[in-house]
Amino acid sequence: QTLDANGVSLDDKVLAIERLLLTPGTIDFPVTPCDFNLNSAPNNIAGDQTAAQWVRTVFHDFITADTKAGTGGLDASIGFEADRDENLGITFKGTSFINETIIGFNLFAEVYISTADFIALGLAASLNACDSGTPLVKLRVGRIDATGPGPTGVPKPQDSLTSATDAFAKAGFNKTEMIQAVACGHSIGSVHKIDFPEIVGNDATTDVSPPGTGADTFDSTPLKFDNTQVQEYLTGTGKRGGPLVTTQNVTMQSDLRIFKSDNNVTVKAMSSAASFRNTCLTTFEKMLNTVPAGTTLSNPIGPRPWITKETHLDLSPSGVVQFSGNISTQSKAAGAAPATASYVYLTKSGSTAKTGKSQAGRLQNTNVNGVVSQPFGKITDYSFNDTIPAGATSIKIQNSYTENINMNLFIVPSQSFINQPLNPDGSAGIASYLVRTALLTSLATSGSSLTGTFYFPSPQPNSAAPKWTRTTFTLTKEKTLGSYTIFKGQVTEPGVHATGTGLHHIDVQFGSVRSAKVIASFFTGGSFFGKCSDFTKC
Ligand code: HEM
Repeated sequence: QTLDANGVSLDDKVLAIERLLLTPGTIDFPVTPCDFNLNSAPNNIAGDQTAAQWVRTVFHDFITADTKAGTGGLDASIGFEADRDENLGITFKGTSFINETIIGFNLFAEVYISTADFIALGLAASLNACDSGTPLVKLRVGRIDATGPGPTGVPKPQDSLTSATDAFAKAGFNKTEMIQAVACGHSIGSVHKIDFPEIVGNDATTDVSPPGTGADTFDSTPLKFDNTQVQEYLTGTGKRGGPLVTTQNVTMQSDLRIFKSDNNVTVKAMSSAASFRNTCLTTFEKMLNTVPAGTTLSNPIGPRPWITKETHLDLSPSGVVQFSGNISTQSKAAGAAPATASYVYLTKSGSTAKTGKSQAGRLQNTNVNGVVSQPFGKITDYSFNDTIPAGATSIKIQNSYTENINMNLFIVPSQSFINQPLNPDGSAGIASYLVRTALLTSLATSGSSLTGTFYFPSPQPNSAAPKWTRTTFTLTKEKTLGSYTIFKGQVTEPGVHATGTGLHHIDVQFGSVRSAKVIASFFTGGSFFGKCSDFTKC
């Protein structure tokens, strides 16, 4: 497969997202339950709902696409556009809902997942949290982040029907699809008085104390992704379609103008629970797939019945190669989990080099923020740890999932170290890494050195999204061990990382041979490598 500038293939990107989806308490955490509020807005701001913000962010990013020109779409350009009037939304702590959204994604940032892919994933996770019966929206990955702002053009509630229709048409959505998109989006969340005082309050459906800070919901079930808004609009019951229908400020009645623009034919066709859900899954999928020309997206993500959650090679002090990690399965796709997972190590020609069995499976705790989050049923993880024979090039798990193994060149975690001094305020300072790598001696030419790359989420001006930067370093020969030559090098993080941190990775290259990437750090503080405060002694 083609690799991007960070040496990452589409398969790697798919796997990274499957790993998050199958690890309860990661990407589902900020949106579970559906009313969860990751950033705890102060009490005087009502209706701050992370799931609704994540869904809305998709609209505000994709809608400025020009599909004929092949520009824009879901490309995280929204990160540079947070302060625009057309992107008005809850703002507190001096930051907009868009920055809050991106900083939430940054908690899980890693070089495999672009911010644009996170925006798409955020919608999938939100729908799952707000309707546990929804199948995963068809989620493809491979979006590429913009490096600056895109054009303006997000429709505002005061814009005319023609202007909104034109914006959607430019982004590839006809009038019917526009109506569907609005009805689907306005199933959860609310309009906030703090942003839209000219809308909320003048039909006085909701207002909280202190006055002027209320949130007026689109329907009676703002915490459920469902057909209630459409039904209440059509029957004139409950919230009657919400504030963008009922506000006495006629200019601001954008949902009303849009819904009735085809005599309600489209919304009527979405009024049953099943037709609403099916229509919305298709509409959201189209939004997510609106990407700049030249972007290659993966096939839709399963997630697959069996994957690995983490794997790594290592070398024992006596030079024996070890391979270990975690296997994961989910009951929705794979059914009942076996007591142990079986696998084979294969050679390049496909013959079996060794068979193996994992440790006993461990049922994962799917309790997230006090509620059970089980979009994929029960998740069982199995750890494994083997010595593996020379010549193994892949592992095949449960006859279903295959992962490549590069025994020619790999980072040796048990002989690599991190030194992370503390800042005067006690927070983690800039980390340095001492990296040892094993290269098969039969491949090492005399005097050869290796190039290491450290992948780092740098802050970038005017966007909360990280810019992945690469710092290279040289590893030189240290010693031989078994059939391997050990190379050693050091790298220091190039500065303070983007807000939210995430995972940092390191890999090494020898000519065209590239090692697997190894996780160098895990959030702030903890580490995959051993700790060592004086590299001259480790
Ligand atoms: C003409 C098109 C649209 C207009 C004029 C519009 C307008 C608005 C306005 C004024 C708000 C209130 C924001 C706030 O007070 O924080 C809002 C909220 C929202 N919109 Fe739209 N919208 C449109 C289309 C869409 C679409 C296509 C989606 C689909 C993703 C969507 C999803 C949402 C969501 C989920 C919220 C709730 C946000 C929250 O509770 O924080 N909107 N919209």
